Amino acid sequence: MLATFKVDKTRQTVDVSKPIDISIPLEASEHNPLAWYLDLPKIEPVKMDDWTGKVSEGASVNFNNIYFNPHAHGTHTECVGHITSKFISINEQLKEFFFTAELITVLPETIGEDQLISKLKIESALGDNRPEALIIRTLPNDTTKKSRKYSNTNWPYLHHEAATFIREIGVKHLLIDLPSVDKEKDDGKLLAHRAFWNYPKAPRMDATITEFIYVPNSVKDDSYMLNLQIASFNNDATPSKPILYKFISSL
Ligand SMILES: N[C@@H](CC(=O)c1ccccc1NC=O)C(=O)O
Repeated sequence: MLATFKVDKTRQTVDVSKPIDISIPLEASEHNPLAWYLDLPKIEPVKMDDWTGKVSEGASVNFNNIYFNPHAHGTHTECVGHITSKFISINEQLKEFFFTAELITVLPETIGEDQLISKLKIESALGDNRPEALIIRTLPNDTTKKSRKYSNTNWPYLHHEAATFIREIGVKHLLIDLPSVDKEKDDGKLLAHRAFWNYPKAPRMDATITEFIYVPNSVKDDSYMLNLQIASFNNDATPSKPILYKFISSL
């Protein structure tokens, strides 16, 4: 099935039967990625008296409890509520789900012990493109990212001037293949989060950050239609499933 989006004055067609899933599936195994010093997520059958919610153990259905943390265990989307004392729910802020998107690939620069993504890198990778959503793939990029144990690794991060630039050019939704856009240990500064959301000056309530994505190397840097699917959690963050669709240039 094809769908045509009217984007400003142009029309862009996508094939909805060819989704490109850039989420990392969550599973209760050693394969799951981890950050923020937590252990693996748990998916376990409910146990009541001598009943176990598992068909292979005699129940009529599989009936699992899931214990996980959206920030630590995989692809998630968060709103400014991640850094506010007031409760703000991603489910109440994100009300549209299709966005023009640009996928860029950047090699972080090594500065001392840190690896950072500069404004210049973002500016040159984006060129004249001004998408609603920006997807940042960092190099090196290989499938081990999908099960990496990130705690205490000082992963690469986005310089706050880069985050300010991304905000200033009108990007509403920022996606990255790291556990956070910020440095792992930053004494709670969260400079890139604050710059992107313009917090506390004029918080962008409907802007989102999606972390822990994985973009396979087979997906080329280009413009895409993004379907940013979230689970309806009333929380600062929720597990999410960003899907890209290629634009079909000619029909
Ligand atoms: N870098 C912060 C901690 C932090 O950012 C954080 C901690 C736990 C769960 C999520 C976090 N940030 C996610 O974007 C700090 O060092 O205090």
